[in-house]
Amino acid sequence: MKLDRVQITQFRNLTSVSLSPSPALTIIKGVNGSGKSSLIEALYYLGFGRSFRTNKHSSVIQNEKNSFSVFASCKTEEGDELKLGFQRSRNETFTCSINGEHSNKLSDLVSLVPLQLFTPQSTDLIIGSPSERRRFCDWGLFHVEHQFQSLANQYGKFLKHRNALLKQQANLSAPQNQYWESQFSELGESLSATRQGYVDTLTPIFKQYSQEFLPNFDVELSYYKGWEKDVGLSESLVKKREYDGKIGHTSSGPHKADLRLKVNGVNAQELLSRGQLRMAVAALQMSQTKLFNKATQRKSIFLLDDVGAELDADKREQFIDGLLKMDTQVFVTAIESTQLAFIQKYNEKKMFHVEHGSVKEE
Ligand SMILES: Nc1ncnc2c1ncn2[C@@H]1O[C@H](COP(=O)(O)OP(=O)(O)OP(=O)(O)O)[C@@H](O)[C@H]1O
Repeated sequence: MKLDRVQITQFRNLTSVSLSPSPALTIIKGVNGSGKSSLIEALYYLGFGRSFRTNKHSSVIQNEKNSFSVFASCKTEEGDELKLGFQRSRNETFTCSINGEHSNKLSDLVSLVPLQLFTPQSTDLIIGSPSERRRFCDWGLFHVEHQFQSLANQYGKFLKHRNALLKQQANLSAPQNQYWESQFSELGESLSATRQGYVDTLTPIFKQYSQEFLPNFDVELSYYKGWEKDVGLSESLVKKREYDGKIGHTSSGPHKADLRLKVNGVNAQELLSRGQLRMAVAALQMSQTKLFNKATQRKSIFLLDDVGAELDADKREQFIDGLLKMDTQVFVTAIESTQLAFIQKYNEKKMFHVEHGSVKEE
């Protein structure tokens, strides 16, 4: 899917902005504080319904205004036109709109907008908590496996119930709790197998990209399912019942899963420099883009914020080259043109200049 036209209203310093991006490469230039990241952040709302910079929706609403909105006219792979929108007001309600129909179900909107982001904070994917890596995996699954979201939601409900029982010091082996235990472990096994399958498919693609981005290292990706290796989830739950009762929550299950990245046999963050960690993240994201394209026959959108600060010139070029080769719609922000000297070679591109929150095509 490609964004054809975008309209942003009352979003941070962007009072009223509209632009028609390139279906291939869109460059957004401007000095510090001009509004480049805000533009990227507004687009991110279409793919996630939230910001990547703050948990407080009210922070992105323009000072002294009551709401913000992002609208986009899009072209699907089938050539259909889609009109999408996201609005949020200070009283915490949001509305999505799809071809004029309003919905309060975020997944209706975000399932239509497969979007990824690379920023100066993207190394958190490797050095941050396991939840970052589960989110990475689940983005792919959400867009590729239609049943995934309902499976993950159901698992979440049973986990909540089990944790509530643990907090009440309930006896989980009592007959009245057997149904909950067996359903929980069945859903957990199923969710885990789905994630494992995804990582197994992603791994060879990632291997190829990591050879490109980190040619001097032997990089291995693996999935940790969230409990002991050689036992089923139900067995692990029984083994840990007493411990779980003491801590008041469930310590085994796919909610504890992780992706592990080893480089030359050790954890990636032990060996790689910051720049190399960024390259590893780029390789992970590229492989996910490739897998998404292959599995769905659709194209995705990629936002690169402040790419100049993140990767050296060669890697920057390699990253953007690779994404454009996959027909991804790429948005890149930069302070100066010198950070993106190589873009001269692309024919299909548009350049925008942001100044005090207004955007002009160059
Ligand atoms: N809620 C808000 N209302 C109005 N302006 C805001 C709001 N939140 C942030 N701003 C301002 O918006 C401006 C744009 O910020 P933004 O982060 O988009 O800049 P940028 O061009 O990405 O800068 P940099 O190159 O330094 O990252 C800043 O001057 C910021 O103070």
